[in-house]
Amino acid sequence: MSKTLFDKIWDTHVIAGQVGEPQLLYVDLHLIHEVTSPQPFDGLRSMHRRLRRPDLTFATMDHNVPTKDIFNVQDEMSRLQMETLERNCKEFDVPLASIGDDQQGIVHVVGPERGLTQPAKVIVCGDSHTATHGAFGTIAFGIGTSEVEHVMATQTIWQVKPKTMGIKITGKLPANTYAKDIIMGIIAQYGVSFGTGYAIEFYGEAVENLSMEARLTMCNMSIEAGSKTGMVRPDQTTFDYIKGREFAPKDFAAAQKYWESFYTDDESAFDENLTFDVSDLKPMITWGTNPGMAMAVNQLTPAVKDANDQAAYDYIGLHPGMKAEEIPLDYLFIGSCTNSRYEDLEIAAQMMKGKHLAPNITAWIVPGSRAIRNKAIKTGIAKIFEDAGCEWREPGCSACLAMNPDKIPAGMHAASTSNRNFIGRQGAGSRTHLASPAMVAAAGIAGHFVDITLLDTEEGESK
Ligand SMILES: CC(C)[C@H](C(=O)O)[C@@H](O)C(=O)O
Ligand code: SF4
Repeated sequence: MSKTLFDKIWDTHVIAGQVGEPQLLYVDLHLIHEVTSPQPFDGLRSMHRRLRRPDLTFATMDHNVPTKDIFNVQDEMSRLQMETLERNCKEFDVPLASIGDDQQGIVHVVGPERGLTQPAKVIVCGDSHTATHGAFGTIAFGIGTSEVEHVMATQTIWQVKPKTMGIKITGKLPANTYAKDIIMGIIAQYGVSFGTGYAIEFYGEAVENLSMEARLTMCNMSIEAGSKTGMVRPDQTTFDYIKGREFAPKDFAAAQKYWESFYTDDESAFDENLTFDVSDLKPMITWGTNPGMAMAVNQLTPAVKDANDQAAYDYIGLHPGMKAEEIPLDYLFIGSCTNSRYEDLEIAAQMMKGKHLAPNITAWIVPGSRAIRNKAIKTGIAKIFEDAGCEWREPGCSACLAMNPDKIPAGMHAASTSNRNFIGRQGAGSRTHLASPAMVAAAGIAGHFVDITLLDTEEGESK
């Protein structure tokens, strides 16, 4: 019987149990951050347990980090969570990238960056965007707080095997469209819950041509389609990315040989199959309050279909029949585990080079890690942003969820490269419009969304 990439990795990790029932899986890597770890650590302490594999556990601080003045944590709850992580990591011997450290950053950015994320692993984290790591051909999913404690104590987790879904992505991406537009386009077409109960594998010509950064963006938003896991078959792009990184395998050739044995035998192995063609893909933006409420930049905001649409329009202050350029914008946020990697910043900077933000726009550029920040300073990208009038920040989750001082004020509209446009997500009353880094950067210059596929890149002017 043919098997999927997911099946093959799953099978190499099952310790106990039968398909259809909870099965005990071995966990290769447990990533933790300050928000979902305090209770599990308390649990270990109260049961007088040790953390079983501190060497397979990595911690970073991200959600609460103030990105303007990183050591000045004003909020009591934020400070408590961060100090608690610091103390717990010391007590349980877990390596921690603390605030200001060279390895610090958003958990889903630093895992790949350090070479911890590798093909054929099972990776978990108390965070729903753990799906991001699946870009390496790994089973990666978010877990709840009690599960975090279970993994800490045993390095294993009970899971019921999900069904598998293959999404074949065909065609050639048009200029100025990106992985963000692909995943937003898929969610706009199929909805925010079509992936529930499935592990998704993205494959096909268009996926093979994507960089690791782009694959990470796509897998990151699998959870916005309802799937806990999104993955891509590991290939040469994957191996080249890992090679030479801090935690890359010492015997790389042997590791690569092993990784190469993980792929989906044929399409019939999937429980469900979908296709998505990108040949005519347009840049996507959201108009509503979930990632499925999205439209192509050249479309009009849609008619009201149901009460949810009406509630979304009421909250966001738009109405049907509006052009993308008519959506008012006040802020722009380039950051988050979806789109804060070096390549994302480079693309955004290209849009802003030699230009200045429109007067109505406040812009926050928040690199996903200190390594990215340092690189961008070195290569001059940071300077492009600063010259354009953007605020160039320290690494963290920032305005993606506003668990820190980076909050979009009530009633204000933000063009954002993050993954969730839920009510209040970027601050109470904030209004979020998701898009790719290139779209968000171009909107900053124009003062409103523009169709960047119509831009003359030489001139930077609209045709
Ligand atoms: C705080 C954390 C648990 C949460 C998540 O699970 O994803 C956050 O990262 C988010 O993006 O909403
Ligand atoms: S950047 Fe946003 S989505 Fe990613 S882990 Fe942080 S809060 Fe969650």
